[in-house]
Amino acid sequence: MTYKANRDFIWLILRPWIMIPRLIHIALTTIKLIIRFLIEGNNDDIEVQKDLAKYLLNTIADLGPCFIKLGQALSTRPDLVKQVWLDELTRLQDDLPPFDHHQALDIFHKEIGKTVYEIFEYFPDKSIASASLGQVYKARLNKNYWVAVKIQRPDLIFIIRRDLVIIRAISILLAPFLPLNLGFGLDEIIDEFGITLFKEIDYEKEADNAEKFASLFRNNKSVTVPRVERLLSARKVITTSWIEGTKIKNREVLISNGIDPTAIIRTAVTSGVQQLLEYGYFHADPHPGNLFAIKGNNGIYGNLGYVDFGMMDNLSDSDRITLTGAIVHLINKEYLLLATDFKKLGFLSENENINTLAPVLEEVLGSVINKDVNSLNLKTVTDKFSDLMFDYPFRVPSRFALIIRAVVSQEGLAIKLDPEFQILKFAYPYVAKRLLTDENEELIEILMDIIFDKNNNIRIDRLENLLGVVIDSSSNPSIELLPVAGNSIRMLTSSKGSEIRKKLLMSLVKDDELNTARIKEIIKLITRKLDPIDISSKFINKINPLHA
Ligand SMILES: Nc1ncnc2c1ncn2[C@@H]1O[C@H](COP(=O)(O)OP(=O)(O)OP(=O)(O)O)[C@@H](O)[C@H]1O
Repeated sequence: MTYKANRDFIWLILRPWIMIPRLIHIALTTIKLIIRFLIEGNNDDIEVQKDLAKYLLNTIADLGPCFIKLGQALSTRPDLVKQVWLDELTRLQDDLPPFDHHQALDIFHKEIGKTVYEIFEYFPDKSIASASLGQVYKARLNKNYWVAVKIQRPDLIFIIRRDLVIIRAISILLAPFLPLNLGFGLDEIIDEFGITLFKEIDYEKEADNAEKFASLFRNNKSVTVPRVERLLSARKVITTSWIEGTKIKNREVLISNGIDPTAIIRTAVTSGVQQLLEYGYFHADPHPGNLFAIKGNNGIYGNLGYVDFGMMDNLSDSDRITLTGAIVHLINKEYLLLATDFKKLGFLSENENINTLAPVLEEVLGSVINKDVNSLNLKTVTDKFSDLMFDYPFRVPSRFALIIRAVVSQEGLAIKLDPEFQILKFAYPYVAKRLLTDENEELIEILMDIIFDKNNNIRIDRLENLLGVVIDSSSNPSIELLPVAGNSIRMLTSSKGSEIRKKLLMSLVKDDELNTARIKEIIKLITRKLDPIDISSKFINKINPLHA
């Protein structure tokens, strides 16, 4: 079963006995909620606010999965929602009322063909977590092997189909009165949401996603992905290995469990950037209920476990490369190139003149991008963009809806765990490292655009900036930079690096003679940034500790 807006609309219109009572229920519930918020929303009494938050949670939970999903998105935004409301909304992630246990056992039996008692050594009589679409049991398959068995809530297809039609119709009617300028219709967002939700309730797809995600991170010890038990999984049941860890819901809980919130955020952001810019395949629902801090082999927390692979999305190779370039162009204040990136990504229509838009970008973004990359804040950049969209022909292509959801969720989480944390501070060194080392031709093109000017002269300041962010982001530059340097040399000497070698040579030759001044500048830069003597002695110590 897939989502089809028009077909589902006709399906519901032909069933007024389903549509009318539901419509009335949603309308009355929403009106009651709005009235209560108008009366009590600004009341300073903490008890009143707590009651209001509980009421909000119960209302959303009562409205069902479609509304819970929308509420979950809000639950990750401490910058948009009052803390006291947020505390309750967080419960939408995995602490909703469960459905009947016996019904869950029946669904398991029907889907898997055997009862839980025939399969598991131990199966509890209560679920451990109940989320929007399913409830999860912690069961023991054998000896020490614990698994998470997720059983889908009953009648989900019917409920989601009915509510999506109603939400879509209401949004189309209300859209003209809302102060939104997204560059696309609310109906498009809801269609995108509907397509994803229908994919999410197919647990066989979720099992495929989990395995694909696991294979991408197989060599990365800081990311854990549960193993899928295929024989115990079907369309409405999915069984995976149990992840033992601490949910990264709030700072205090992490600290009281001996976990450094910043270390966890660092792993989360690095893996998020990797998913987006390297693999082009990403977890679109990284809310804290789906993320665990896990103790690594060295006993130190900093490792991250992901669960819930229902909402995943792809990013095409070309979007991935363009986004990578856009980050560098933004930071290097290359507004013409940035406008070109926006055009390529579809944020600007083909007929827009980038020459007129580049100065606009400069005016709006210039003020947030000061010399220091570390002080860049993604939220300020996105806020500035929202302003831009009102006055200029920017639009967000719907294929970016899930990326935005993922980034927004991730940023919300980062702000919550460490208010000082800046996502770009971690994302940019990753981008810089890839540019300096990757053999991908398009990335090499981007690198050349950055470090050579129109006359093919090397731009030492830009190169220094790239090297600088990589070095500053390394906890132990002398050791961590060795592989980066090795990969850079490999890239430069590879067949794909021929163009960059040519440009480098041309830039070092002036009037048929070696440009000694430039060579000196490069040598100075290398010694200034890399301290080759220190690096080589550390390298020798590393490979031969006795030498130390
Ligand atoms: N492998 C696992 N190990 C430990 N806990 C798990 C595992 N899988 C799921 N859980 C717990 O069960 C909760 C609900 O699972 P999951 O997020 O997959 O359900 P969902 O209905 O798809 O939820 P959502 O509303 O986030 O889409 C998780 O938040 C987590 O607490």
